[in-house]
Amino acid sequence: MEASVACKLQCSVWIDPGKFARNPSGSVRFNASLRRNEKIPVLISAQMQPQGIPNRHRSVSLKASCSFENFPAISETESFHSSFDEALILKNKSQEIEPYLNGRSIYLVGMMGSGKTTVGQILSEVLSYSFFDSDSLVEQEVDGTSVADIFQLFGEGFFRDKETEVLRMLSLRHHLVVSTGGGAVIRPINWKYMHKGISVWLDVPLEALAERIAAVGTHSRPLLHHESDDAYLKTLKRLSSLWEERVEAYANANARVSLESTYASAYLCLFVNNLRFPFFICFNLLFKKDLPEVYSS
Ligand SMILES: Nc1ncnc2c1ncn2[C@@H]1O[C@H](COP(=O)(O)OP(=O)(O)O)[C@@H](O)[C@H]1O
Ligand SMILES: O=C(O)C1=C[C@@H](OP(=O)(O)O)[C@@H](O)[C@H](O)C1
Repeated sequence: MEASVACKLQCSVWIDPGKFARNPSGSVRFNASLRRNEKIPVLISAQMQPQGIPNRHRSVSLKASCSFENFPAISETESFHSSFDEALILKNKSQEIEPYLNGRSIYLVGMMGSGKTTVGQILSEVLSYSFFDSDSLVEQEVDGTSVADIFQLFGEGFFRDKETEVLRMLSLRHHLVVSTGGGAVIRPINWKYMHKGISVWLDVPLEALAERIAAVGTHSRPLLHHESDDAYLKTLKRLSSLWEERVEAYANANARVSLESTYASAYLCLFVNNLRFPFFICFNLLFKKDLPEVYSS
């Protein structure tokens, strides 16, 4: 099933319509009457459809709009499709933050399926940190018993005690990237351990999570597991109630990263580059939460 979440970002720039008329690679057409004008403000928006599988072609539609003397000034814009290496975006971002870490560990928190393990592995490689998955450590502690079996044989309370113990042990070390279990945030004692490092909340829309989890199956995630059909809707419903219970706890994290917005920003940057806007605009746009009004010189 297609995820119904889309990400939309906007920026505004001043551009010279005359230059675009002469630029064969530009994909924005202006109404002829405008070409004599020096510069006009244009609003560019990027709408990105998320996909279930990382590192595949993502579809982005980009639109430029503006009006001049109450008439639409743009007659045509073009949708833009491109492949984009999501892992590369993440790597670049990791390199940016490295100097500020001073060896402190990173704890990734977020709902099941938010990408803590996937992102954590990439992050640890770039930072040359060791990677640990707290679920795997709990499994090791219980003689290789899977999380699903631990829940079934010993109950959730037992699992949570082991999880807390694992986080305590990890908090004694530095230079780690830790992918925590989605429910680790609910015990205040776990925050005491995670606050020894930097905690980052991977915040992904629930619909995208449900799509990812339904794609791989719910067997390994006991809190979501069900035997019936319609895995997507059942998973979404359960995730929504867990979200209600946990959202405040996730907000204890030092930083919140919305990956969908990050990718959409990167696309916007690509598009703006394609149109040969000055590079600094793209630079300013990337990784800013609230997009500012930016003007080219
Ligand atoms: N950015 C992403 N876009 C799409 N799918 C992703 C992304 N990150 C992870 N996934 C997929 O989602 C599923 C869960 O990812 P995982 O890293 O195990 O999440 P978590 O550790 O938070 O439970 C995996 O199948 C993974 O391939
Ligand atoms: O959200 C939760 O309570 C849980 C998340 C799981 O980890 P992931 O977030 O890695 O799936 C795992 O710890 C256990 O199934 C419970």
